[in-house]
Amino acid sequence: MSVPRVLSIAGSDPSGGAGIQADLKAIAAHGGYGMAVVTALTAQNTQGVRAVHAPPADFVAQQLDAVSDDIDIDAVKIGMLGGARTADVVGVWLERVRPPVVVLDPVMIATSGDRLLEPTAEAALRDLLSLADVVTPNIPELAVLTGGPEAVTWEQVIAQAREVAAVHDVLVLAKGGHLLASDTPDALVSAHGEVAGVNGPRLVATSTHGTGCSLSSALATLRVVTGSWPEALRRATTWLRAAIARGESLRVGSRGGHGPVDHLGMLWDAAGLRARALEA
Ligand SMILES: Nc1ncnc2c1ncn2[C@@H]1O[C@H](COP(=O)(O)OP(=O)(O)O)[C@@H](O)[C@H]1O
Ligand SMILES: Cc1ncc(COP(=O)(O)OP(=O)(O)O)c(N)n1
Repeated sequence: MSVPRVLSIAGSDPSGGAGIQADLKAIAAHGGYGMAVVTALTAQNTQGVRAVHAPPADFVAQQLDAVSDDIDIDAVKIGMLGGARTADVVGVWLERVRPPVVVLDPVMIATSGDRLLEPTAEAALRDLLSLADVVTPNIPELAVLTGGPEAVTWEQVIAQAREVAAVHDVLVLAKGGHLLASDTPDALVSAHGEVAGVNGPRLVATSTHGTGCSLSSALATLRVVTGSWPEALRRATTWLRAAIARGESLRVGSRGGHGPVDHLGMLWDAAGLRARALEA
């Protein structure tokens, strides 16, 4: 089995829990070779986003070409795009390069409430949806994409996901992370209904910064590994739950923020390496 070559097109989170930093760790956790085209620099930590600095869209295009002119890409994960020009550039590149697997996380607003997409870029982001295989909006993002109210029940989430799937001819990963419920369902949804679903009890955890980034990157990598969307979803969510559960052990975000998940700890433990590395 060859190593999946997975490109993240996303923003940087210097605190390491979300954006390209989370993507590269999630890709590595599933045996992939991670690459990153940076769309924006954020100044953020586990408590919120302080500032955003975006390179010119032409420079994003240069990064994309530098990678695809040289390397065969097995899968792409798209996250924070920031502005309309960058979204357009990514769309043109996707149409030309046609990577075999494309997962689009339509990042708009961080859980902290800070905007990660200019309001004027929503139309450009919508234009990208049909170029993806799977889109992974959270509940507030589903509301923006459908123009409806934020779903409060899982049935409403599925109905909005079906609407997006039908309009843009794409699979939608409906996510229950933002529901006020004791469980956290996720389901892959087409215009005709549910294709695959998973569920589990909601973990009592503060380490949920970057869960959407990590899930979408794991999903893209595992789709290459397994050749199946339902199997990729099952494995990605099982891994994410374990990574959330052990996030607090990182001691990041303990000053009142939402800490990151522990992307790679299970691998280190399985290999008996973390204890040895800490002892050395
Ligand atoms: N407290 C939790 N316990 C278990 N899974 C969670 C929890 N919070 C989020 N998740 C999972 O993290 C993933 C991302 O979900 P969500 O929070 O809806 O998206 P986003 O991070 O994009 O806002 C989903 O698989 C969701 O089920
Ligand atoms: C640079 C960057 N990209 C995306 C996000 C949002 O991360 P996400 O996993 O969707 O969720 P939260 O971290 O907001 O819970 C981000 N914060 N920064």
